[in-house]
Amino acid sequence: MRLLYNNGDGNISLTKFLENDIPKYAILSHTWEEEEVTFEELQKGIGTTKTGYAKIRFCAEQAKRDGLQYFWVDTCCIDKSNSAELAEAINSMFRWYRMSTKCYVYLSDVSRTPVNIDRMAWESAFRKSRWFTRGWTLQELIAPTSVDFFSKESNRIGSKRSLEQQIHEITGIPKMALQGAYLSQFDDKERFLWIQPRQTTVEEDKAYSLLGIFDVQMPLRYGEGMASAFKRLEEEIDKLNKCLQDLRLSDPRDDKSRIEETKGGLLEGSYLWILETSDFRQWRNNPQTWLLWIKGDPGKGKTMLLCGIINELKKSLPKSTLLSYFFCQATNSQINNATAVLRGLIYLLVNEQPALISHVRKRYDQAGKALFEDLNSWVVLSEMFTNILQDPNLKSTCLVVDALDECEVGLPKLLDLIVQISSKSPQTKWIVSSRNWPSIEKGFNRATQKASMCLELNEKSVSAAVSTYIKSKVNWLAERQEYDIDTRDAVQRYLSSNAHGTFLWVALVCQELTSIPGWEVEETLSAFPPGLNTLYMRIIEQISTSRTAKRCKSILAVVAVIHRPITLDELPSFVDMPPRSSGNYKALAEIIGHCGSFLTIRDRTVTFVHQSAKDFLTNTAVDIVFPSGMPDTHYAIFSRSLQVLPTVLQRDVYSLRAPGTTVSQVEQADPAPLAAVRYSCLYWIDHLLECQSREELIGDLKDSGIVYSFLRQYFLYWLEALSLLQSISQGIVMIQKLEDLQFDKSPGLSAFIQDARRFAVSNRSIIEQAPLQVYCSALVFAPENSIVRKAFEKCIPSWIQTKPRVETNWNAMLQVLEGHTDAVTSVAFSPDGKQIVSGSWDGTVRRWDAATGQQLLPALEGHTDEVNSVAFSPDGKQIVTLHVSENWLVEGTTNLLLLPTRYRPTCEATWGGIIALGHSTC
Ligand SMILES: Nc1ncnc2c1ncn2[C@@H]1O[C@H](COP(=O)(O)OP(=O)(O)OP(=O)(O)O)[C@@H](O)[C@H]1O
Repeated sequence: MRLLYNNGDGNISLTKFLENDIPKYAILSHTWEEEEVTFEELQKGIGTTKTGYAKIRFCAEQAKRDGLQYFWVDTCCIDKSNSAELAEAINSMFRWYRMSTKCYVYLSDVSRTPVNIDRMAWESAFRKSRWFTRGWTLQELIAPTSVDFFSKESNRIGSKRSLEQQIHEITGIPKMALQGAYLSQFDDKERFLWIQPRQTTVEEDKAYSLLGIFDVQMPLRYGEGMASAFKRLEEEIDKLNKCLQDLRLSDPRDDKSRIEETKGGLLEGSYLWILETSDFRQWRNNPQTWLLWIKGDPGKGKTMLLCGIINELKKSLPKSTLLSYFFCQATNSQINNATAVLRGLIYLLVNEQPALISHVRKRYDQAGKALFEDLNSWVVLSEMFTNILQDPNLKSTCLVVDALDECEVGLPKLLDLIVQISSKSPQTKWIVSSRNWPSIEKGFNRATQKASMCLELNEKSVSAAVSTYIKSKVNWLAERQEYDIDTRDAVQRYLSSNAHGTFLWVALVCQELTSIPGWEVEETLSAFPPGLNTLYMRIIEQISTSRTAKRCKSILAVVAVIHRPITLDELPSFVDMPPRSSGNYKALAEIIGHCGSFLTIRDRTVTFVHQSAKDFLTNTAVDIVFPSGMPDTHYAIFSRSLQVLPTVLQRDVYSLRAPGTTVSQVEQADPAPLAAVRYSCLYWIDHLLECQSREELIGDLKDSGIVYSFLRQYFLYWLEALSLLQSISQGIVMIQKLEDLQFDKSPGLSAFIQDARRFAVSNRSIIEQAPLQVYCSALVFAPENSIVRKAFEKCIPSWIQTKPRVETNWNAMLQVLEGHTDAVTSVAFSPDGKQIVSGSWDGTVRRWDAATGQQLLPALEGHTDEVNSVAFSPDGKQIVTLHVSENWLVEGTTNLLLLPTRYRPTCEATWGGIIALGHSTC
């Protein structure tokens, strides 16, 4: 941007175009009159007699009074003859107003002189001012933090703050927006309403003036008309929203509410003690202290403490400070990994300051949602995250991450990133919490200037908070269970003397007490021993002697070994439930209620009440919950899966009828036809692999066993279901895992699995898009001798009367990898055989998962012309690409290595832009 300054000889001059290091400046907001001074005039030093020059002089003088050397006026700071500069300026204008130190609104139709100094005299003119009717002045009102209004005599009328009520009444803009709240809090419809009564001289400007309000960018096309400009604006807003939707795994704000709710609600004020501690104050007040690490044993209340701290920070941090947070939960595979942490943190940051989305959009616009999910998502997300935190426009930022110990995948990487970023982004502060884990301690060891707070060392404060918690819980219990005063006092005394500063212990005992009648409570209290593990032991012992012991223990065993939280629809597949409970969510919830306080249900999904409960069951109580060993439970899940799947899987299970129906067109019913078998579809092979020590499995894997029988009858229906569940690639990986088992004594099963893998891999792309194509193109084009084809020949639709001539057997080609848009010139396997890299004349280098054929995004771009050769480095960590005319040296070798299978893999480049992935038998 160019700025104006007083050049000392009484004249006003322009600075050169400033890219960075923009000094503090004031900015003018006004309505255009006939005689405005232009950029050329100011450059030539003419135009000083024009009426518009008075406004520039006013701005210069007012800026000087406010101690500002520089200022900006839209009439003369943009070279409008340069269309690129004009477009850039319009796209940046909101930001320029936002970055200004002061904004002066010059109202040429409002008079305020010493004579009409009283409010009544000027207020009516103020309310009617033309300034409130113009389009561009909307962002000039909203974007700057400090806005002062001046009359035509240059007398100050008031500020955006002091005139807030009047401005709100005149414009209908909510006060929060006037106070600088992030605009993303206001929905699109509401923001469009703000511009509706306003006018612009050029019709398209009505849409263009909203670019900053919606934080989007687009090229300007004057002459396109207002309707087209608004249409393009809406498209840009949709793209932004889509990107946010894809980035969002779960909204950390909703996670926070859910966690507070499932943990029984945050006790008001129970966390205030921490704000007064020296560690917290040091973190808060010392700019050097970038990290506060809160650590403590299980159940000490760290998560709830962080919920409280977040609430406090929301209230007390300046509005301009960004606050983003994330809660890791080991029991939920969606939010138990490092990538999810970054997605959540970025999502909230972008929600607060949408302009930051540019760091995401750079890659997202090419790659789409897969960017956040494929093998490289960590690399991509950590780069985006680093760029966001280093953005020069990022205001001070506060990031909070709870339960690092529950980040089960990628914790070391996450710790490294946090420590690295601290040195690059000094305006970012972190609060993290975790258990007292040496590995986390070690991760943070390298970081200097951190504060750490151990809850065990703050015993007095924690115990005081636990006492308040006990009081509130006992009052709640006394009311609910109708305790008399003596009982209430006895409970209060018992909890106070045995809690030892552990919230969770109190919460669990109170939960257990809800099922004991008031008159029995006093004599039962001593049955709840102090200490979490001892209490858990007492609960499991109680379950073991209850009427429903068998069922409860199998529920606990299943929930402890499954790969993701299980739903109420899925659970009855694995545990014998009373006959009439199926589909009766209330009954199922009651049954789960018998499992003591170990489990909780939310949104029809069963999870552990706390990670420590799962740890207890799988370690201390392993012999009670898994009397025949964990493989037994895995075996039960595997074998029951194969019993229940045939009861649901069938051809066209969603009654789609039209074979071309794509997955995105499928409407989800509630409950969905596959609801009960979703888990089984996706994990039956994993559980099979986890119970290989079981003898029964030997029989199951014979040609006469259940696995072969299931595949022969249901393989295609299973593929259809996997497609409906958008998990074909996961299915292929499962089949490959099965194939890796040795089936020397089951030639039929072995051959079927090999054929099934060929069938699935060859048709992955089409089945992934349209589930019913599994019976059409996939089957019809399978080779004559394909075992799958023969087994399911009857499924080929009868309307396909003339079938194509197909090969007799599967040929050497495994799969066609489609994606390049021009000839593929070079391909190579990675040294471990897991990836394929390809270079093409389309100028891109792409990578593929060798097992499934799925493209690994994003494509590597950077070459401006065709790529002639590609190779992995011998360690597989780098890819070398060659463009012949640039004469680069290729180091290392192109590696066509053996995969650890029976085949020698080959992949062949083709002129048609596709890659043929195949094998030749050794
Ligand atoms: N401030 C609080 N207000 C209300 N309930 C609380 C509070 N602190 C703790 N609790 C209760 O104690 C239980 C354990 O607390 P929390 O989950 O915060 O512990 P934690 O230290 O994070 O445990 P872990 O390290 O094992 O995850 C919660 O489920 C809740 O019932």
